[in-house]
Amino acid sequence: MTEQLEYDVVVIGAGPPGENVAGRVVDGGLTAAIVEAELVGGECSYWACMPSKALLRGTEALVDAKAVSGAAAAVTGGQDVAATLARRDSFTSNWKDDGQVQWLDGAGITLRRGRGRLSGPRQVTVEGPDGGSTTLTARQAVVLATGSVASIPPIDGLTDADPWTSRNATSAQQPPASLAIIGGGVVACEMATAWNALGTKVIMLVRGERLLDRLEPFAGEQVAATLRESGVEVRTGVSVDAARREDGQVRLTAGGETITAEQVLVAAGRTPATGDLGLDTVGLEPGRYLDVDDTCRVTGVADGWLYAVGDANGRNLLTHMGKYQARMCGTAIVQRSAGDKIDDQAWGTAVATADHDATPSVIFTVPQVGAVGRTEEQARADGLRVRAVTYEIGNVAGASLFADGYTGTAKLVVDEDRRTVVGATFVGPGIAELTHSATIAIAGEVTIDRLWHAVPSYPTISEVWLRLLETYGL
Ligand SMILES: Cc1cc2nc3c(=O)[nH]c(=O)nc-3n(C[C@H](O)[C@H](O)[C@H](O)COP(=O)(O)OP(=O)(O)OC[C@H]3O[C@@H](n4cnc5c(N)ncnc54)[C@H](O)[C@@H]3O)c2cc1C
Ligand SMILES: NC(=O)c1ccc[n+]([C@@H]2O[C@H](COP(=O)([O-])OP(=O)(O)OC[C@H]3O[C@@H](n4cnc5c(N)ncnc54)[C@H](O)[C@@H]3O)[C@@H](O)[C@H]2O)c1
Repeated sequence: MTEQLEYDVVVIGAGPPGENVAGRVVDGGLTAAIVEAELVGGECSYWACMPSKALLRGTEALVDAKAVSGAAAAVTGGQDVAATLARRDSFTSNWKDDGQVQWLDGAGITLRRGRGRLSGPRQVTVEGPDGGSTTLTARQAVVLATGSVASIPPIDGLTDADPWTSRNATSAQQPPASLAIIGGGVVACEMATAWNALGTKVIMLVRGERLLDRLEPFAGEQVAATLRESGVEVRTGVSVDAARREDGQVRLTAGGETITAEQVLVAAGRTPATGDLGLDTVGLEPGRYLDVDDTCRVTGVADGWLYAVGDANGRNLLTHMGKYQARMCGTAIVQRSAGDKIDDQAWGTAVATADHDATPSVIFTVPQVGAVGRTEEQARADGLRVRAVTYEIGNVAGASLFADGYTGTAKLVVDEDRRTVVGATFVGPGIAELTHSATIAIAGEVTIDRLWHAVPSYPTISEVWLRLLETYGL
């Protein structure tokens, strides 16, 4: 017999966006249940952001120390690999979710463990771990927050070769002797940096001509240069044709050449986890990113009760943007359920406008890469009349204090008609925290004439703002 329960809001998927939307609607006076098939906290907590950054942090700390004459003398050994992996394990709570379950309890959100699927309008059927099933009815809204999984390209023999995905690359209990990476995006660059520093021989097989090809070209160029200097073989313009696992090794063929490695990591983008969600029961096509409006309401569903946040809607595959969408979506659900008019103008309190114009990301490679808004090429393609300025960050006093021989580049893309910044990219050591200043400038639509009054402290790397504005002509 199927148990029947009713809540105001039912969320499928307890990654950070799912947790946040549930928290938001409960804060707004509604009841909420959240359905999770694996671990509360999602990919980010156990196989993505947290373990990957924990793997990378030691490498970065060592590189920074070695770049300061005097401090460098104290670096007399390499990384303690076992301690680095143990620290990584602690950041995933050893792949246990008790802490996050406690948070749900404290927030008054009901957790239903199991796989959830839509079984009709406003209905979610949960297949529990014990084989029993429960149907949850949502009085106000169902929110899909099921995330994404690694894409495996249709390369002959690849699936049978038991490749690593980002899950293995972030949770491995020892460094492989050698690792071939297919892809040149964010996961590929971060994981090449991490495992190379932990003693693995890494080769990157990149189909395109450069790394990080959605960012300003100098970002991928500077990351590739450091990877090569530190011993990673970076090959571009390479298409892998076939993969075979034999005698504990993977053999990849690419253009007639064979590459052998202990493991192959497939870092070729993501596929939405929407294939087995019962979307067909409400007239939607399974397996695609869910098309949503700026309140994250799924388009084309009668009565507007279905929402999607996070990776599942494909807008920006980033934890912080999924959480942002969750805050906006949660507000929209609360306001709509109260019959209130929602603040749905651009930059209103219930719309995810920053998804289009002000999305930041930080890539924790050596050097770090921080980017927000549009690249110059994207801005021009969007029809904006822009002028771009670049500045070598190493010329700033704060940067030269940060590291001997500091190299790095900053670029601003300025909308000439509105005199506002529409894009910013920083590449260099210690720039991660600088990225948010550009996010504020873009989301706030601050004119460059007013930015001229935003005085950076001396001697910080932020003084690059002053140099960029001077280069622009202020
Ligand atoms: C290696 C790696 C590193 C990354 N690093 C960063 C980073 O540093 N910063 C950053 O911002 N982003 C990073 N990302 C991206 C980030 O991990 C994702 O954007 C984020 O996890 C998306 O959250 P989500 O909740 O939408 O999806 P997920 O985190 O995938 O969560 C979805 C949840 O839904 C559950 N679920 C799915 N289907 C069902 C179902 N039918 N029933 C019940 N439960 C279900 C899953 O088990 C999962 O717990 C990284 C990604 C990768 C792969
Ligand atoms: N620090 C961070 O914020 C962070 C870190 C890791 C991941 N992420 C997020 O996770 C997402 C997924 O990362 P990703 O690196 O998997 O994707 P990506 O889109 O960044 O890169 C995919 C790479 O795979 C290549 N590729 C695609 N199809 C291929 C094929 N058939 N054969 C060979 N190469 C192919 C692409 O050319 C590209 O180089 C990112 O878009 C990012 O939003 C963020």
